[in-house]
Amino acid sequence: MDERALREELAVLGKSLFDRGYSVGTAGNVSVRLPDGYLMTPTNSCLGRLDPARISKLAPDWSHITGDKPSKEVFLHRAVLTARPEAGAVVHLHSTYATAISCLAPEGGDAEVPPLTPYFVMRIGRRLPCVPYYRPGDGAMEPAVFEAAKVAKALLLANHGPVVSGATLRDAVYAAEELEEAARLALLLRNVPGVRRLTPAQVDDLLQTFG
Ligand SMILES: O=C(CO)COP(=O)(O)O
Ligand SMILES: [Zn+2]
Repeated sequence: MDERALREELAVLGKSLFDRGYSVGTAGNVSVRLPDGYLMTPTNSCLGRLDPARISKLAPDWSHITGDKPSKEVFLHRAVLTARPEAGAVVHLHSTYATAISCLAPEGGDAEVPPLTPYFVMRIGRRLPCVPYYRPGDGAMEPAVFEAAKVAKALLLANHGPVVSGATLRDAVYAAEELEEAARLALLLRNVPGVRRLTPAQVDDLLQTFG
């Protein structure tokens, strides 16, 4: 996909996320890797109303080249895209259920989202680290995010929200949606007796087949 098509797709997918309540107000931001740098949603922009022509463009060294001023979470996106060279895009949301889990998970540990359904395992994998709380946009989070992103496709920012990577922009969005649904199921079924999880063998099978 060329840059023009990716800009259009970013606006379409941003609106889709916003319209379904995965993002409210100006919450969340998205980055996409390009052959000559990165696209990034502008700071204080609403994911539901992105203008493709005004999306920020950053150079390979992450300096701002064109478009509106980029998201204050440039460090967050840089950490994930640097830790995961195979990732083509990163989606950060404040979606309700994943954010709720980010308020329960131990800072610096892994969040407890059990493998209940195949698509969570296929799109997110085995681990969901929770990076300690930092103020939004605080560059000091970068090393912790980098370490978490090295071991997992998705992570949580404590008391803030999810950060999800994918091979393409579409993959990252789909994975963010899947994480939100898994978080919702995890909370719905929390402390409910008799909940059946996927077995370790079923998880292995999914990761070997689709991972
Ligand atoms: O989600 C956000 C901060 O974490 C939104 O910030 P930006 O508007 O700067 O992208
Ligand atoms: Zn945020």
